[in-house]
Amino acid sequence: MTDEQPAPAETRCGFVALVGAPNAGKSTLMNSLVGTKVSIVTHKAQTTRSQIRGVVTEGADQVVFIDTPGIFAPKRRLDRAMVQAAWTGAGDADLVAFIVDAERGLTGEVESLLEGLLNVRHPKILVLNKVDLVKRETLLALSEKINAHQRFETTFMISALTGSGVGDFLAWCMKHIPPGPWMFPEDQLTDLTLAITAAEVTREKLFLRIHEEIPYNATVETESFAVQKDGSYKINLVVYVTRDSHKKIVLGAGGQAIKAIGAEARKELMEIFEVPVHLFIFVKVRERWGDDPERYREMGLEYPHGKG
Ligand SMILES: Nc1nc2c(ncn2[C@@H]2O[C@H](COP(=O)(O)OP(=O)(O)OP(=O)(O)O)[C@@H](O)[C@H]2O)c(=O)[nH]1
Repeated sequence: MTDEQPAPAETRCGFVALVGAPNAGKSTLMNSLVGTKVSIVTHKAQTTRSQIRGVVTEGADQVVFIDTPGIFAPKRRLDRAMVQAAWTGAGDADLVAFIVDAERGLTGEVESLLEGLLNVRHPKILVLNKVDLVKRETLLALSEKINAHQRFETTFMISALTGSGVGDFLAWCMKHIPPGPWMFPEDQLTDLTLAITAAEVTREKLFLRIHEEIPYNATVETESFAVQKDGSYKINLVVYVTRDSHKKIVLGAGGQAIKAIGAEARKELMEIFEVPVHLFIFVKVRERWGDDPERYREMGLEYPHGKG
């Protein structure tokens, strides 16, 4: 990620962390900024588990957006690790964009996040999202209330979904990042490795198809990723579930569910990678993976020590 390439003179480069409550729309915003599917989006909360970066390079400026997991009151170990990763993302960034679901407004969750944000020293930007669902007066009142709580450099009212206001937000970020060499080559959109992308896309399909609590307790890992002689990718993935009964549901009768998940994931991965993809998915039972430090490392998360 540090291989610099000749860049225009007087370049700028900076990190902008996108933080907010689960479902605020951070992943949707990231995808809209980068213009492609970097981060997975579902209607269920907490789909972003570790930090995902999206890179936008325009002229001499390069902004690296960090999509952090939604911050919420953590209970399980995994939840604590996700929250930790989110605040770490905010601490590492040059700018912190606080994304608020304007339709939900000032919830208890948002209030406790605002308290946490008080400790963040970097310049902060307030981003009220989902304006397509909210009346202007409601937006203005919400903006006023949040700005009264602490100092934000500026406030944007956007719809990550329709793209309204996203360009202005990007332009502001571009203007306010520090001078410095680029961190990524001009044409690179994300530092997610291909293997992680394969696992993330498959996990999204699992989330969308299995309408039970299982996906929250499941993890997808790429076991091997090989570029074949003909240029196609051969990818072996493992879905880890915590119970045998969950495995049966993920497989479906006669393997129908996992086949459908695999077909959807493969189709999308071929669009992303632009090469033929051979995808093999195995479902394995591993009890209590949420307490296994090794799984955290593979997801790019720190294992939270302390009581589980
Ligand atoms: N109407 C509307 N819906 C939006 C907008 N932005 C996001 N959404 C929807 O809100 C839901 C959550 O969006 P995500 O982008 O996954 O939210 P997130 O903040 O990344 O969520 P976590 O990964 O759980 O932290 C999805 O169903 C999106 O389609 C918006 O501007 N307008």
